[in-house]
Amino acid sequence: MQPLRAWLTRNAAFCDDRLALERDSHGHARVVALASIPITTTVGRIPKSLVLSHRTSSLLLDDSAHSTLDSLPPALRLAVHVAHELRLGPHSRWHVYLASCPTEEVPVALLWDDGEASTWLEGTQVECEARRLGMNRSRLRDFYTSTALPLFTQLANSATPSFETFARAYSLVSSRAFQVDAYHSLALVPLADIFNHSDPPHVHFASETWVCPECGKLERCEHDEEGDVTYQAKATVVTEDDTCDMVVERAIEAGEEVFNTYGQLSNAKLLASYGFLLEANEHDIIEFDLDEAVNLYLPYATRREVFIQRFETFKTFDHVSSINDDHPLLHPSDPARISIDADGRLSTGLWLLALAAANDMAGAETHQEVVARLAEAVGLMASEQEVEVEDGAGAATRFIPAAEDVATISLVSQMVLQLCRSYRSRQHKADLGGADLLDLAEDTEDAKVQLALEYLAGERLILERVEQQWTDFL
Ligand SMILES: C[S@@+](CC[C@H](N)C(=O)[O-])C[C@H]1O[C@@H](n2cnc3c(N)ncnc32)[C@H](O)[C@@H]1O
Repeated sequence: MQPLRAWLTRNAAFCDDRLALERDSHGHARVVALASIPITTTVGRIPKSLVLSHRTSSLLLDDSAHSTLDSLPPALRLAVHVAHELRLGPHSRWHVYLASCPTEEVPVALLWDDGEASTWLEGTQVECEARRLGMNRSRLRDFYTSTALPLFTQLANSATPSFETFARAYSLVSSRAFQVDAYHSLALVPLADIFNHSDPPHVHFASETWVCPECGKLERCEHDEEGDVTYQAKATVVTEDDTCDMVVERAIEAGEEVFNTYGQLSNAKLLASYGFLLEANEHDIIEFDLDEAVNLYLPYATRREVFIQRFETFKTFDHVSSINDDHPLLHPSDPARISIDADGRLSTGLWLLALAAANDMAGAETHQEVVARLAEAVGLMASEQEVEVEDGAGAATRFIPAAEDVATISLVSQMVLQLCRSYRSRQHKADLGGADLLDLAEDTEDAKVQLALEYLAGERLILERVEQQWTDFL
């Protein structure tokens, strides 16, 4: 990493001497502290003129190419510029920096082809994430052929980047670009992108985003107009060299790896866009499609409209105080979301939907107090918690739910289990448990298949936990 360090210095970037830029045993770059560093220290400062963005790249565009690229999502637009710079090799201004980045395509699951690894991700949250982002390998190839290649051929005065180079460029953008400001938009930021991810992190990325979107100036410029929002925001900013900074937010000990955060991201998001997983990730979530869940429960419901109306009424009970952070089976969340969290707890919305179906089946009236009582009862039953109930002698007695509540909770359990089974049935080898998948992951040599198996094992372990918890109530 010495050439990169020298290149950063030559280009007026600052990197704290207490930081070592190094490679781990797999050759992956990381940052390690050589000495302790207190909070609020700025350990890295990169002039914005050094970032690689659609504004700074050497790809010269005519007006029509400009408008083609400007209408694209920022990641695709930046990938075109990065591919161009990669293709320039030593003639690129960023050659030393790009040479320090991974030389192979980063294994972001978004771009995996239809091989075994993708098969293991069928029906998972990674697939949902890829759909949400609207990208996959065949779309990227189509874009390359129909849009990027004609642009390169027409405009670049060197040979055009291959699809492999373009895919590598996209994987670099996906796994290491930052939202810099209103002018550069998404960009590669040398030095800032060497920090690996953890949550919580030691450092964060800081950049003044309120710059002129036309010329990038931090201070007032000819594009500002009195009264416009940008003008008002910029007027308070002291004029100085505009930089991207890495600022310490948690004290760093000597010898520690120094981490940034890429956000509060689930393993599905990390695998889709960054190509790695965390061993335990509290942000993991299994999200269900509301329509699918409703359709699954409909055979039990009287009429669709009645069932939906019941669910809508339940959703208005938005402050069911017994659903709180300490609840063992339910987690407080937006009632519109039908999901299960990393601890196997149902979202408020899933609980209410399953309860609405159970309620509908039993033809029962339900009020907010009943919903709250049932939520509390299910928590107490799960943790077999002893509650202080005044009996004759004033002693604590075991919680005993009312018989009708036990019957309703049993119906809710059926609904919950059915949703989990239906979700799982759409995945590859639905009969394999989390532990089986982890065994398979250990035995494979293929890095992508291993990642996919480990990811799927995580989802299965969550579902198994739910199944185990709710089977007890049947
Ligand atoms: C912004 S780069 C960080 C620098 C990177 N390690 C490198 O070699 O250039 C993001 C990439 O680093 C890796 N990475 C980041 N955080 C990680 C973590 N906690 N565990 C494993 N890999 C991680 C992933 O490959 C990810 O795509």
